[in-house]
Amino acid sequence: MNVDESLLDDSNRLTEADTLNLLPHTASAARQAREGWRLAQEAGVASLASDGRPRAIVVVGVGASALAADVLEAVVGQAAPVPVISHRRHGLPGWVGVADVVLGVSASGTSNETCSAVEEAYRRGCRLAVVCPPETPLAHLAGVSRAPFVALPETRPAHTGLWSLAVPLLAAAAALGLLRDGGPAVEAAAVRLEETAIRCRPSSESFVNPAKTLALELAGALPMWWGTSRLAEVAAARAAAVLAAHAWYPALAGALPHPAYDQAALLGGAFGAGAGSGSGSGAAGDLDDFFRDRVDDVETTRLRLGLLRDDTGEHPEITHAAARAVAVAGEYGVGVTELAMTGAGPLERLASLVGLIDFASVYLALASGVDPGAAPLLRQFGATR
Ligand SMILES: O=P(O)(O)OC[C@H]1O[C@@H](O)[C@@H](O)[C@@H](O)[C@@H]1O
Repeated sequence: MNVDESLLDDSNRLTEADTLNLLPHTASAARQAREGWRLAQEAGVASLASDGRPRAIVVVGVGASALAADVLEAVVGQAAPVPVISHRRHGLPGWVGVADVVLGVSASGTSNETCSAVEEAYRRGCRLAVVCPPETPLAHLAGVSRAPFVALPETRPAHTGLWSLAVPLLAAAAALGLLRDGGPAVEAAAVRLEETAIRCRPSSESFVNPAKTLALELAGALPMWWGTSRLAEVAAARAAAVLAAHAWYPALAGALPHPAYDQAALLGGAFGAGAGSGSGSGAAGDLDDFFRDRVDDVETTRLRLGLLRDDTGEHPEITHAAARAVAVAGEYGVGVTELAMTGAGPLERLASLVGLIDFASVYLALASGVDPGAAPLLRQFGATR
């Protein structure tokens, strides 16, 4: 894999290569979070609570917008008195009805699945709120149903708008009593995102810039992200999504204990211990392999374990499993990148990882010569959108 390391330390070339302005959009995360909270209050999400606590909250959204639903579900946590369910298809499950709150979220306001689900929620008489740009099909549905409507003021490449999508959902959950101290939590996350944007800014050189360092660490490897809590699992899914969307780079996402216990088998396979040996067995003490002429070696791709740690949310068994995973990866010749969440509340802690990973995905794209704006789109294969 060709990586132009020198580009990372040349702000002008970085800006030139960044045709979608992914770096400035990524740096706007803190502003998105603060603005998302304010816009949600102004849109009247508080009115969702007028009929008391709902039976369930169903968040409808697809792709990058579905990750906003995951953020809500993970931040509210499993202690929440009401289930938070993400729905990513046309229509709604049969059980959703008048006792439930449906939150529709879309960066474009045009996704057919989301429009279909919101229309169905209106038809069934669910309490409804919508987050999307104005003057779009989904905004029209919000108007027809008189739902609180958070109008996104800016359009951005889908994955760089996470905080503008997720924070209004958190505001709705706070209004419904599912999130205490929502405002301060969002502000703490915004401060964390701001700090990350400063540390990871394009003019900060690779050796002191954690996002550039991370991009270089991943380059050429096949990342396997494992989270150690539900929050960290969401960060792992985010990592795989932005590496694909921004850098056209494959990665596996998982969590300890599951599906990591299955994915661990990969350490012994062709991209683990077997990488470069041609055997895939990873058997130690193979003399032929030992005396092989390494000049003829072709570049091989090897897994890299990306362990995303959440020390406050980890079950002790998972903490133990994480330590074992590092040791086992080492035994199989697989490198490890360990990133730990920092901060107090869950939202701030999630932001501490996502902010860094988002920047790293853009630096990896630019250093490897990828122009994310030229990505092949599924609609070229006949998808309707
Ligand atoms: O957030 P909306 O606009 O509904 O789109 C949701 C998703 O749609 C998919 O087809 C892709 O384009 C994704 O990049 C996008 O995140």
